Amino acid sequence: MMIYTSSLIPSLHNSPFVPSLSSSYNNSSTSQETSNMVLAAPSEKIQENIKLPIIDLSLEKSQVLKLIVKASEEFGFFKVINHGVPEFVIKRMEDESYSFFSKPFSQKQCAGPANPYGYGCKNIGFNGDNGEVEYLLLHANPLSISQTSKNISSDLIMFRCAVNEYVEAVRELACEILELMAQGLWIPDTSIFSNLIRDLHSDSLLRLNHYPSLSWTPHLHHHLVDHNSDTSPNCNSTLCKIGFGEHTDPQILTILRSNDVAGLQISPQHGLWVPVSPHPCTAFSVFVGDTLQALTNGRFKSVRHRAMVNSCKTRMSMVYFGAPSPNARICCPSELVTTTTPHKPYLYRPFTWAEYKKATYSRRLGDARLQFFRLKSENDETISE
Ligand SMILES: C=C1C[C@]23C[C@@]1(O)CC[C@H]2[C@@]12CC[C@H](O)[C@@](C)(C(=O)O1)[C@H]2[C@@H]3C(=O)O
Ligand SMILES: O=C(O)CCC(=O)C(=O)O
Ligand SMILES: [Fe+2]
Repeated sequence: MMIYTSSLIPSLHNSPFVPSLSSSYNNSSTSQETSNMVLAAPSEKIQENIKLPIIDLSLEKSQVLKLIVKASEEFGFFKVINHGVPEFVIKRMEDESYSFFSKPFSQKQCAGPANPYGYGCKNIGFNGDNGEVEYLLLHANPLSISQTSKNISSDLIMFRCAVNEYVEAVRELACEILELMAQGLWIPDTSIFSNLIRDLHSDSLLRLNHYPSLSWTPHLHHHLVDHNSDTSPNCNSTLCKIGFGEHTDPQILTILRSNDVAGLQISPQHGLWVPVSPHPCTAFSVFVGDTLQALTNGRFKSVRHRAMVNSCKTRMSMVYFGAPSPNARICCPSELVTTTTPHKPYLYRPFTWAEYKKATYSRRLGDARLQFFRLKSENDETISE
């Protein structure tokens, strides 16, 4: 169980979140109260009863392949259990992450602004997106980790080791999943996707997101003292404020681990949101990214998702984004293209990751950017992702 030490509490007085979170929030907030908040649209449908796939990686391989392909086609999302990432590696990274976010705001700012790497608070990207989140965005390459971490932790070596060890373990998991995906799609070169993120020059990232609860008030320290407690006295958990707005991840594969606080939602269909339960808390969430959608010629769906702020508990997520090297050419293998019936022509033009990343950063968080790389077929008038 993750226990916050009391040293955390005074530092949150300096948190930029405190003024806006100190008043209790509900759906009928006045326009003044909501003026600088990002809220979920009231017209949205939240579908609680859809069971999202949880795949046990220790099952028989042929079964795992089928389950992964089905989940990636249907949702672009699944959870994995028995994934082989040691709990102590996760715990060490989590501890480093909590200890960073518990610092005074002025100290955290020394690791910012996120440009795009470093500490960011509320601002996401460069095009006016924001949310109730603070974060650390790190390049997953060990050399760049050692440069950024100078301003992150007083114990540089500890922080660096925790990040390197965590990144290595989740990269291995991502590669294993990508190899299973290639096998499940009957692609003879089963390393075709995983080699892209194993590349020494891979542009993979690690993002640590921290979403403070809405119920924090100076006299209610116990909400923060025990992160994993199931019940917070005098607080009915609600999720109505947006922490990280809806988007798809541009990379190949995302591997997310969070504490046991709800907030993540996926959207398998426009206007419909499915909450991702934070249980089992030992699971990793896996997201198909835009680049994998292109690499599979549209068979796997890049999943729209967002993170809501929990009114009672503080949420923390650690997100690895597996990406190719900047000059890698993204083009789906010929096995996924057919010119005979059933006709499956190339859906996307080849592009480099550098080109796609540039397009990503020139757009807003929620933009459907992959559509600009789509090839137009003769009988395809409207383009939709
Ligand atoms: C608004 C933006 C932030 C983002 C780059 C972008 O221009 C559009 C995509 C955003 C996103 C979403 C997934 C990842 O968290 C991220 C690191 C990424 O690669 O694309 C972020 C970018 C960011 O926060 O820098
Ligand atoms: O924190 C979360 O649960 C989601 C974060 C996310 O989608 C991202 O960092 O890209
Ligand atoms: Fe994301």
